[in-house]
Amino acid sequence: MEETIVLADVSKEYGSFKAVDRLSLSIRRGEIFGLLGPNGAGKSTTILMMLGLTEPTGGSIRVCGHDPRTEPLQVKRKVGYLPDDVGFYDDRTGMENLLFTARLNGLPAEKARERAEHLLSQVGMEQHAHKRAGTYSRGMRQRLGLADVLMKEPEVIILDEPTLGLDPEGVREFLLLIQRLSREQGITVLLSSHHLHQVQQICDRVGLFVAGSLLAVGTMSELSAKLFADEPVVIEADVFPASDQLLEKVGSLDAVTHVERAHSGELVMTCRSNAAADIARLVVESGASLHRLSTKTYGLDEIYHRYFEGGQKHA
Ligand SMILES: Nc1ncnc2c1ncn2[C@@H]1O[C@H](COP(=O)(O)OP(=O)(O)OP(=O)(O)O)[C@@H](O)[C@H]1O
Repeated sequence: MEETIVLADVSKEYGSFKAVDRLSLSIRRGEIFGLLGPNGAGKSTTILMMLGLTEPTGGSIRVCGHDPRTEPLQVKRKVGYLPDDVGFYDDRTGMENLLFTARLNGLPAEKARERAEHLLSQVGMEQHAHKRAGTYSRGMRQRLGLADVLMKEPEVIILDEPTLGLDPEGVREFLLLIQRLSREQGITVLLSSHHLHQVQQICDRVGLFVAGSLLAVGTMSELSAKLFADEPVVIEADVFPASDQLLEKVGSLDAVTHVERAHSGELVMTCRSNAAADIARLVVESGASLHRLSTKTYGLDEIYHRYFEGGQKHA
């Protein structure tokens, strides 16, 4: 598949401090990619380098086939950038702000109005089109910001913390809007966030970015598998009767490192690998009935806790 954004070994040093450390990353055309990391991870610095607004101290970047360092204008033409706080002319209406952007991009007046009207309706702002931007709520500003970056029909949209300051329903609506527009128009989307829970709803892939380095990249299930590959598998079984003899047999399986009875009476087995089939067979062979058997898988909450709430850089 065609790649729209390619970073190879990109670094950004401020004196002896490495804000971005040898970052390599490829984002495919039409993909929605989430750059996730806690505050200070280097997300904004990476975005600014992609836009040609700050220079990397090492490595190379291609955005839509152009090098932002040497061809910033070509990149600017194809990339729409929505910063975390969009600046509008507050004394002008939403429509006037869009028309102003259109003029900057050299769009003929009639075409500009047509497109602005279409986009205002696409982002659900047609009713507020003629109100002053200064009266808009945070969510409305974000919608207008999205319409604004779409005015130049970009191939790529880059959004820095787009959900900052929105309420939960506003976050959901805004992210679904981005997803819809990306799917309908084949736009590549890169969004940075420190909200894993929000972003995973719409991202095809995410990259976990901590202290200037990318820890892992993939779909949520790939990340979960990668990041927890070395974790023990925990299997719970609701068995009757759970005799001592059965416990002993289960404990003697090679893969099982520990067996205990939980307060609820269920058996909880810690295993080196997924021994669910062997455990089920032993239970049935022993003449007991197996009411439930489940394998604990690591998901979003564990990833979130480990990388974003817990000690940031994972050993
Ligand atoms: N101009 C600068 N001079 C020195 N250090 C800088 C400069 N710009 C950024 N940094 C440092 O680089 C690191 C990465 O900053 P960056 O803004 O890219 O992080 P971020 O992941 O976007 O975080 P946030 O979500 O807080 O914006 C931070 O430690 C920051 O203090």
